[in-house]
Amino acid sequence: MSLRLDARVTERDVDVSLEVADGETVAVLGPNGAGKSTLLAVAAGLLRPDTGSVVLDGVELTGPGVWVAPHARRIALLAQDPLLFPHLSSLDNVAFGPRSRGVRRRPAREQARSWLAEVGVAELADRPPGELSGGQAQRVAVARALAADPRLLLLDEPMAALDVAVRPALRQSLRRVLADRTVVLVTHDVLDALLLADRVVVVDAGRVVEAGPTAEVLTRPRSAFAARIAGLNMVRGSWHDGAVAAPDGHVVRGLATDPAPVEGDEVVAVFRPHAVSVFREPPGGSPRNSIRVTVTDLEPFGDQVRVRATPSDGQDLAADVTSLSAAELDLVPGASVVFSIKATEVSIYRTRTEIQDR
Ligand SMILES: Nc1ncnc2c1ncn2[C@@H]1O[C@H](COP(=O)(O)OP(=O)(O)OP(=O)(O)O)[C@@H](O)[C@H]1O
Repeated sequence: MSLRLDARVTERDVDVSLEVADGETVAVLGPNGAGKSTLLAVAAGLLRPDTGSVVLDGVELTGPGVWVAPHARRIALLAQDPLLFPHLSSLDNVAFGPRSRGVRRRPAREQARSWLAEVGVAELADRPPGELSGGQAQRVAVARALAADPRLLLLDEPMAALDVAVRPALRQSLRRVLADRTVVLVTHDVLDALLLADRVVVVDAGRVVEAGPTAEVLTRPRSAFAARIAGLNMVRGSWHDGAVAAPDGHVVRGLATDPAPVEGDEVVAVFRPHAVSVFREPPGGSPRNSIRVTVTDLEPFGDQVRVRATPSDGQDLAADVTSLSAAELDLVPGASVVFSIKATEVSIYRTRTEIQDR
């Protein structure tokens, strides 16, 4: 189902347009109060814009003289708070959607069981929400949203309330279940955008300030907000001998996330510019990743300098160093230096297509 949304909400100074193609996941990033939740509320039919329209699969749901009630839209909105029915078991929470669509009790429960298994919590079927952890409750909420067979899934920071330790596991589950669905995902975490979204839209002060393919926006951000949170380094390659082998021969080691890659998988190593140290010569005897690069650009910010550089295969990288060390290392465009990154600072993921193909 494709979505076309165009909304002006004067009271909130929000004026945004958004298009999501059939089967596409679009991540919406932006600072607090930017208008991200407002956008979701307009799509879900919880808020009527002053002017604008919401068109799902070619059918107008919101528009001049048109208003389809939220429950009749077949759009699921999943917020930070899972909002499960406290008096129902996990299974019955999930079966609620199919039941209210007229599915009989037994098949509804069977469907619910398979959705719980899909998000990895089959064993929690009989528990009431009061006996679930935050991460478990959020998984049940995802299962409930999917069991309702929504035409469009809206996720509002689904991982914000969770402990950072449980986010990677839920992210992996989402990665599986979001593939091929039409999804709008509001998030503050660039890793969510990178791993879950095909495209990114950046909203600031009620306006769309940047939009494009995820990898492009996160590696070459044009808006101030995207530049602040993104600038992630990505080294693409294939999984070989427990490390990422880049096309030009350098090897990056790091922490591979679940599900672990197998030999020959297309993978990407991700690390923040802050995690990169810069040397003139490779540091001896340390278990770090070392990549020989040529400095292309220096960009001061605060008391730091973002050093942009290219390895021989052209996948641009960035390092954040203090102005003092930039001066000590005599960094200038054209200088040949070594970017060094501890393996513990590197996350390795299979690329999206690889996941979807399985
Ligand atoms: N219920 C409301 N009534 C009036 N104004 C609101 C309401 N909710 C939000 N706003 C205002 O609308 C603007 C956009 O807010 P919105 O909640 O959409 O931003 P957001 O990007 O989701 O922010 P956050 O990341 O903090 O959740 C803000 O100026 C906010 O103060």
